[in-house]
Amino acid sequence: MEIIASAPGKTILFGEHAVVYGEPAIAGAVNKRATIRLKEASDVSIFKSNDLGFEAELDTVAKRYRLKKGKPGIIKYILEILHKCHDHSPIELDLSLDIPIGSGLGSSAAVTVATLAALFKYQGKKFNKSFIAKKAHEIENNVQGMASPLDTRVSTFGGLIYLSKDKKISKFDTNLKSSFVIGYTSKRGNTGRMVKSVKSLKNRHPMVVTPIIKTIGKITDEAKIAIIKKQEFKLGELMNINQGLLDSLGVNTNELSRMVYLARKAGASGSKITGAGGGGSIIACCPRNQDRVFKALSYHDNAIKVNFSNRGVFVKEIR
Ligand SMILES: Nc1ncnc2c1ncn2[C@@H]1O[C@H](COP(=O)(O)OP(=O)(O)OP(=O)(O)O)[C@@H](O)[C@H]1O
Ligand SMILES: C[C@@](O)(CCO)CC(=O)[O-]
Ligand SMILES: [Mg+2]
Repeated sequence: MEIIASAPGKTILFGEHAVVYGEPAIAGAVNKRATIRLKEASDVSIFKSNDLGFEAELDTVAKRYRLKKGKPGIIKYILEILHKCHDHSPIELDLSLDIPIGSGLGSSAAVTVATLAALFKYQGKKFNKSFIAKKAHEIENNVQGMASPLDTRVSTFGGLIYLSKDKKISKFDTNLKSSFVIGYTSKRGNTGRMVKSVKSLKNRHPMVVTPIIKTIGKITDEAKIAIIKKQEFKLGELMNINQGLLDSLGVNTNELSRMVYLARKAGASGSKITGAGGGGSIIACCPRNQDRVFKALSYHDNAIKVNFSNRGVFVKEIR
């Protein structure tokens, strides 16, 4: 018996970093996914991924792995899951990933959500999406030190969502007329590290940074209305204001800034960092000229035309 589970990556339109301090956020699942194939193994647990070029044997009791090929990294999320949620009987996990890692597109959340869904199904456990989202958030929190529930919820439930201050999610109509383009360089970000750097900036300058975070929350609430009323120009302007505040939190880089201005020059109505920053990606709102912005961003970097995906995590069994 083999289990296949798949979960989408995400892009954040508004509210990254501020969401860690309880502010609202708007994010959508994208048509890029992590897929886990899971089956019984004969001897030791194995984790491999052709897409990432790695293979490791896992000792889930000692929370250690022996790397046979490739680079570690995302393996921390898998190890934490096996340590917390599995009885240590040997299994083989195979990861396919078409989400670029460390690009702000939620690869860690998608891998975490897909692995949990596959494992629970394998164990014959009764579970629903709320349970997966809750567990996945715990795992990201443990591995990264600090994480909001945003990435893991979007990956679990799919769609374009608003996460409120009291952590409730509501889905927007995904037939948002605006089209978006994501641009990312090969320079990777590390979410855990960026979240910690914002925290230490906030600790050093609480009176300055706290209002910035609250203002990002206000921008998100304005953006919610703009999305519902399909006010694309206003949405773009709000993205630009949000970008200025993300820059002030120290998560911008030369490359991200270059892409942000390139997208605006090519006609985007707004553009900003998406995800944790410090490397990673930007998102541009392009109501009328998606192709032009896509072409401009693809010239030196990588670009994706974003389609929001209504499909969250799903799991199936193959006999
Ligand atoms: N080539 C690689 N192979 C395996 N793991 C990697 C590789 N490169 C980076 N990693 C690890 O993958 C993880 C990526 O998680 P991270 O949360 O930083 O990025 P993300 O989920 O893609 O973006 P975001 O959280 O901003 O949306 C990190 O733990 C990093 O160490
Ligand atoms: C930077 C951050 O807000 C989004 C990362 O995709 C961190 C989090 O929400 O856990
Ligand atoms: Mg992540």
